[in-house]
Amino acid sequence: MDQVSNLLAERGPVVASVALLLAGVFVLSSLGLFSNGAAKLPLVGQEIGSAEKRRKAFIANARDLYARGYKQFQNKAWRLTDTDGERIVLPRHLVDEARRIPDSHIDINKAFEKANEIKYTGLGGNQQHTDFLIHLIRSDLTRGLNRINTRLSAETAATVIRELGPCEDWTPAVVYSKLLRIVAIVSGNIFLGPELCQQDEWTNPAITYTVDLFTAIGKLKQWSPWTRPIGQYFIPELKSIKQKRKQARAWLAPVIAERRKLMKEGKELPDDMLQWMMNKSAEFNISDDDLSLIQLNLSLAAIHTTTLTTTMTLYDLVVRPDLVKELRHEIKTVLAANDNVLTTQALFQMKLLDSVMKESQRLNPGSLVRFVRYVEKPVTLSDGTHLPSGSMIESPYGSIVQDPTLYTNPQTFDAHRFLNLRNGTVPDPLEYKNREQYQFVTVTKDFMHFGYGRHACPGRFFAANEIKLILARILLDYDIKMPDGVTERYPNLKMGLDDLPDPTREIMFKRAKA
Ligand code: HEM
Repeated sequence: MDQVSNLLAERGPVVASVALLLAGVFVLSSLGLFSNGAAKLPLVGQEIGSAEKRRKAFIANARDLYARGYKQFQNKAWRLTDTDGERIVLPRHLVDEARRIPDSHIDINKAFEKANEIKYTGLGGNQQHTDFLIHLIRSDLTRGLNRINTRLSAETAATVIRELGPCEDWTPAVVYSKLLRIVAIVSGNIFLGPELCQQDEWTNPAITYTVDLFTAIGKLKQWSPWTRPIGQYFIPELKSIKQKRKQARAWLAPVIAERRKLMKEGKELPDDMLQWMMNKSAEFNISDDDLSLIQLNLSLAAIHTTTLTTTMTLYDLVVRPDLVKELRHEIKTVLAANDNVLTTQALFQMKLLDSVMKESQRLNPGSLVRFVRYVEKPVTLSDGTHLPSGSMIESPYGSIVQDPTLYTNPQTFDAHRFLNLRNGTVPDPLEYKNREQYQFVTVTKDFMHFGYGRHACPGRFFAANEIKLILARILLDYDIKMPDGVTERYPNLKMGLDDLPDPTREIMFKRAKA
């Protein structure tokens, strides 16, 4: 456990790179790609000077550049220079158009692979694996949520108490590292089953694999592209991620062999992601050896993103004791109406909690951009905007959710904002036909925290359930407060695209009286 805390303390800024995961893809060198059509688009920050100066300005204050571009060119595309080159920033209506264009032209995976330095990290590059994972998340995990929720709920209840401890008096805890373990174990119950999810031989590598991977990518990016073939030898994390893949294979191989035996003998089979994968692996032409890698990729996509979202919501809650009271009341009322079981239906009824989580996402974007895509083949959009092949496009998500014409008083944390919009008790600036679009899991061109279009996060339904379960359990079982003398919410870490909760901060926990 402390191992994870130390790791986070040492590498806090690296954990911040998880924001790039939230953005769906990562930075990509696009120097030299704008000699064609895109050069006609206005370049925000041109007055700063050379590309190098603009790059530095981006690292120091990307938020201002996006805010400026967003204000100046609301309905038009524009460009800016980021850490690696230039990007085309699209307004909401053009993102809506771009999401309908086939993957053969506007591609998420290609961007992912290039930006993840696939050549050195080995991350990505296997479309078959990605398609398989997405299929399983959609057809087995999400569709199975009703069935697995009771189990998830029981695992959450036990894990929260075990990981946060007795806390007979006020006890400080680093929220992010506590939640990382809780999320890894609770998700692990469904990914690998109730026994394996408790084993540190899996949870520790599953957690640190992501950290090492992003550390390696971050370090590689500091080397210029042509020196990276040498730079790779100075990055120990590249070795460590390879070792972790090997360890994962070795650790899971006997489990898979045992399960194959059970399958042959026609015995009762576990009900978890590993088993669903094994049931369908032949159909998707996936070898047993690859399953461990796919499990690691699942942890990569699921654990840190879910932990960050839960952390930032807790940071927002701990400074609002009245809201905590109101939420407890909601949770207890819903529990009482559902025979004390947090079923999917019960979680759906926690509409204030849903609203609080979404409002927390709105004010803590993680990354300032979403819908980051690589243009594989040139595209011209309806207003004449030309997207040359090889360019990167994105949506200025962080600016959209701060737009006062879309969100009233956008600077204010309004816990009831999305609840009121859903209930129709306040005017809806976006005039949605269906007010349920204000739910936490819904993606729209106005709220892309989980991305947008056909590649929007398939795991968001599972994540929403898990976050609600964890927060509900924490609020029922513990009182929370800020450490003595701290009154303000912990500020986010902001650098370049990152706008994330600080993973090193403590809050105080005390076991609540029954
Ligand atoms: C609060 C937690 C999470 C957040 C904020 C989040 C966010 C995102 C975002 C922004 C994307 C990119 C979408 C786009 O560019 O349009 C994405 C993709 C993805 N997410 Fe999540 N995610 C979360 C949890 C999960 C979980 C729990 C899983 C697995 C169970 C998961 C699996 C995936 C996968 C497989 C993709 C790739 C989809 C594709 O390429 O089509 N995510 N996620």
